[in-house]
Amino acid sequence: MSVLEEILDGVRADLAARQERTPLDELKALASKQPAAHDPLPRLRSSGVAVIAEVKRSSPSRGSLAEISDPAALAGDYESGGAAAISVLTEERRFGGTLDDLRAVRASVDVPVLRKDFIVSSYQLWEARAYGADLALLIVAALEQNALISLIERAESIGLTPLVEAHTEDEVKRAADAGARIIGVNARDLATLEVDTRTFHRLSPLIPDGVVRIAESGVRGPHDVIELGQDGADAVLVGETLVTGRDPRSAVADLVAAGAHPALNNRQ
Ligand SMILES: O=C(O)c1ccccc1NCC(=O)[C@H](O)[C@H](O)COP(=O)(O)O
Repeated sequence: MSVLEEILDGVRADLAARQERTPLDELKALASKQPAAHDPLPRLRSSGVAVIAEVKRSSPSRGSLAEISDPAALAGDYESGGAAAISVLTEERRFGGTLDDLRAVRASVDVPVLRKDFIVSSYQLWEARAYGADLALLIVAALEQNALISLIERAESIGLTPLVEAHTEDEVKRAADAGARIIGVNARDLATLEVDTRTFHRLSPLIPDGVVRIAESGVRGPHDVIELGQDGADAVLVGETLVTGRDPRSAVADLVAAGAHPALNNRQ
């Protein structure tokens, strides 16, 4: 069984338990009490390369990364460093995240918040909105095309902006065909968990004009941000580098400064 299949098995089991505890109508009622979702597109489309900073405790590739006892404080540091959005991993078994992390982060920042999880059901989109997310990740490799299309439509109908994640040429095409307005290229191979830093360079030209391009995984410092910007990235999504460093606020600020580098003025 692949790592993705293993993760999805656990996600489905945990989802079934939550559905047992909280009926969909209850979630919808909670979602209706949330302030309107932030639109992330203006920030992601503004000049330079924006930074999406991730709250990430652990991962299948690296194991435990950071304790993060106060995700709201970490997100606050990211925001004061200039992050354009915060990504919160809510998958519990392999990433150590929770929906409570999402709620705490939402309450502590004003920038858009992404629920980063393995979404296979519209129930999880309602959860995302009920706990305050503005964006939700949809992973092409985890979904049949019809499911991808219907989850994009459902996300948008409840006010969430979908970030559609691709790992291969074929997945970029599927994301674009499904109508994604934001496509993330994840450089981490889901079979080997290795990061190939040239993935964005290879796949970015396949993303249609007008679609926001996000480079995900393996961003280790300012130099990577400049390189990805030259390859057309509108934003980078960064986890490990920020949660394992000593000063998350200044680490984000360094990446944000790189994203505004003059070398990116003539990018594609
Ligand atoms: O991080 C992993 O090991 C991983 C394994 C399998 C599926 C997804 C995984 N990570 C989720 C992410 O996409 C990353 O957390 C995100 O892109 C940030 O990556 P990084 O900056 O390399 O921590």
